[in-house]
Amino acid sequence: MSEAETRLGDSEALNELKALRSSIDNIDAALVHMLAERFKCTQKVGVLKATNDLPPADPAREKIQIERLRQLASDAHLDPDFAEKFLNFIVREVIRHHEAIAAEAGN
Ligand SMILES: O=C(O)C(=O)C[C@]1(C(=O)O)C=C[C@@H](O)C=C1
Repeated sequence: MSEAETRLGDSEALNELKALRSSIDNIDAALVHMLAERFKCTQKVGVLKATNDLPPADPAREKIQIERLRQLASDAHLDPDFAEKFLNFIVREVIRHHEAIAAEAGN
């Protein structure tokens, strides 16, 4: 048991903390599954790009994605800067995968 849980004892606050953590665990699991599905798609895009001699990165597409995600974040009361950083983090990893696929294909 963590220090916080020990200090909260058998209280209403501890029950609420546990319920919230249970929801957080569900959300984290959903995020992992959604990311796995996204990477399945981008893996196919990587193969498509490599076989058609297309560059791994598409900055014009990224610009559209960032604008869209920033608006969605704003509407959902999520920090748009955070949403942009999160997307960039994922896209950088995707580009790394695309580059590896292209190198494997001898491009
Ligand atoms: O749409 C593409 O062209 C992709 O390769 C996918 C993706 C993405 O992860 O969303 C990744 C790299 C590109 O720079 C833009 C978008």
